Amino acid sequence: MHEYVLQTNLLSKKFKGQTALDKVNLSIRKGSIYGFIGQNGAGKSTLIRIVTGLAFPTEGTIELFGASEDQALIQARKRIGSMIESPALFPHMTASENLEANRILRGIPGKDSVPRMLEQVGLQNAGRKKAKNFSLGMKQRLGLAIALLGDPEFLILDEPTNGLDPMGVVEMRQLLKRLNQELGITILISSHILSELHLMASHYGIIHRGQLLEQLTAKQLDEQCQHYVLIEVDNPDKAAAVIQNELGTTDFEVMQDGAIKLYGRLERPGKVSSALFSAGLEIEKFMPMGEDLESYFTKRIGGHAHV
Ligand SMILES: Nc1ncnc2c1ncn2[C@@H]1O[C@H](COP(=O)(O)OP(=O)(O)OP(=O)(O)O)[C@@H](O)[C@H]1O
Repeated sequence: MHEYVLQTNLLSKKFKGQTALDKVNLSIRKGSIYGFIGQNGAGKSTLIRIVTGLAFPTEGTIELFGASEDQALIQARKRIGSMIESPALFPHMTASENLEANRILRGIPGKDSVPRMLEQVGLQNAGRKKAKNFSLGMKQRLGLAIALLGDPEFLILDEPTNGLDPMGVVEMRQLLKRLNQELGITILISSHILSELHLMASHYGIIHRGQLLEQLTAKQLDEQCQHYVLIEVDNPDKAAAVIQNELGTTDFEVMQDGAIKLYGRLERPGKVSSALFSAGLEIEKFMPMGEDLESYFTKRIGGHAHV
């Protein structure tokens, strides 16, 4: 049994001199939900296309379920389900007909898998409605059902929540978590909605300009994210002086709205609040906070990039 579902080894892809992927060594553990983060054009889709066999690398290799030779890779890819960009649906067919058509086209045995997949994505009641009349959320779920045909062990999703409304995003997240937890499906998911990844990923890969900058677990991310206490008082200037003089630290920031961010994991937060209180300040808010994935990502790629 291989510990990793996917490993890439010095994977590079060039398009007419332009480097889309630059010596990427990425590894995805069995059973994980791997959040693949990067700005537009970072190289996410290129990597996904190579893994799913839609494109070839210029250099480097991939290992999928331990297979790396061409023939073995073809077999290994049968264990993958993927949804890349918007799912290709037959607009005049119902959800059930779309699934059946895909099942036949792909030569997947067992007609009974169609109702099973519909149920898995919550479309069992979609009835006679044609795909062209589906909401975007329903279309994405149908796309996911198609990807699930053949009971894949590894699901690869390129921006599955793109364009979904907040409710659709939540539904997709719950669905993916369930597939991971109940069926043990390993998931690679690229997304621009970083806060969304944060609620489900167990591992992260950060890609920037074709280079994999970092891979880390959710726990490591949490530890790396800067911790601070958010303080709101009636007189921020006075509070800043108290923090500096009484607590002897300059590791804080006064924000434009007057809120103060006092950095570091505080051993004794009570000491801070009582110093502020003793100085006659009225404390309106005193809250331990952690930096979120978005600010960590922005810092990691070295700028104020909009993801
Ligand atoms: N077929 C192609 N021909 C030429 N250049 C390409 C091709 N496909 C991708 N690229 C380039 O490779 C780089 C990586 O693109 P890629 O689509 O992998 O990024 P991405 O991270 O998936 O971004 P997005 O979120 O916008 O899809 C980009 O600079 C892109 O312009």
